[in-house]
Amino acid sequence: MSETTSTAAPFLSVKNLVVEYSTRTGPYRAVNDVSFDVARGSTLAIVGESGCGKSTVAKSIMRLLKPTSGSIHLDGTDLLTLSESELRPLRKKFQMVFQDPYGSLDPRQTAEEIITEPLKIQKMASAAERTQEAKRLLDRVGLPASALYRRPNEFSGGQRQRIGIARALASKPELLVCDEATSALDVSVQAQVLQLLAEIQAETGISYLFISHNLGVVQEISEQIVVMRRGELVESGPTRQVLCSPSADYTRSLRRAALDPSRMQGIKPRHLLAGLAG
Ligand SMILES: Nc1ncnc2c1ncn2[C@@H]1O[C@H](COP(=O)(O)OP(=O)(O)OP(=O)(O)O)[C@@H](O)[C@H]1O
Repeated sequence: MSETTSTAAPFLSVKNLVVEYSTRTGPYRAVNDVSFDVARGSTLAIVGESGCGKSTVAKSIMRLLKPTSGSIHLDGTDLLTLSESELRPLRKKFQMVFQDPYGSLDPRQTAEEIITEPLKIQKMASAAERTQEAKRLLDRVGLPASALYRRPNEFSGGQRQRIGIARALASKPELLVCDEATSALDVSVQAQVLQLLAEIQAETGISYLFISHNLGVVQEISEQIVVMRRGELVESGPTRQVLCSPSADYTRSLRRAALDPSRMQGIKPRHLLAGLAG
């Protein structure tokens, strides 16, 4: 933590973010003037229908694309003003877990190579120390040490996602951006991974930006929520408040859709109904 940063200051602060993609028909504004803060050690969720710009916000924070305008402060530093070389030492502070645990892991690498890669890139620790750390991380995400030498195709989807989480945690990040990180998993495996993320947050004080289209998941994991539609922020605030008494029609329609039994994949009805009853 920077000594000048007060604990009350948001760890992540996104202000007036605008992202335009260049397309054959001209610029396409995928994110339009979106602002939100994530407090240190807390979880903010971004929800909204497919194509509303959630992943574009995530990629902007990770600097996987260059926003058109706005600012993204991480622990007081505007990431958008930094050059690649200035950004490199900060990269270990923020990591991402992707939706597809298979596609995001190199099939040729062993779990050990996958997990220790960020440490190698950052030149953190010796080879022996990196192996020790890989074992510790595997244990932390509930996998045996024998998993070190196995490749992604030898694991189940849930196990692969645990490896993705172990890799993301290797550089001891202070922010984890989870883009639909549990969406591809069975309901029970999804619950285990959410539990794991919650435990890690309680232990380390890490902040999460959690992107999901699943209101049940979001309600379980986040304290704050941002609802997006067509690139714009529709509504934001404490998760329970926004989901229990939404002020926007759009949030109400998302909520209705989540309560539609035919669309309740992955949602625990008991939780959702209890939370939305008010
Ligand atoms: N590289 C690109 N070039 C042009 N348009 C893009 C590009 N990437 C995304 N878009 C468009 O920008 C909009 C926002 O996309 P984005 O992937 O951020 O949405 P999303 O909310 O994450 O959707 P999903 O939940 O389906 O992943 C969509 O209309 C999408 O088609």
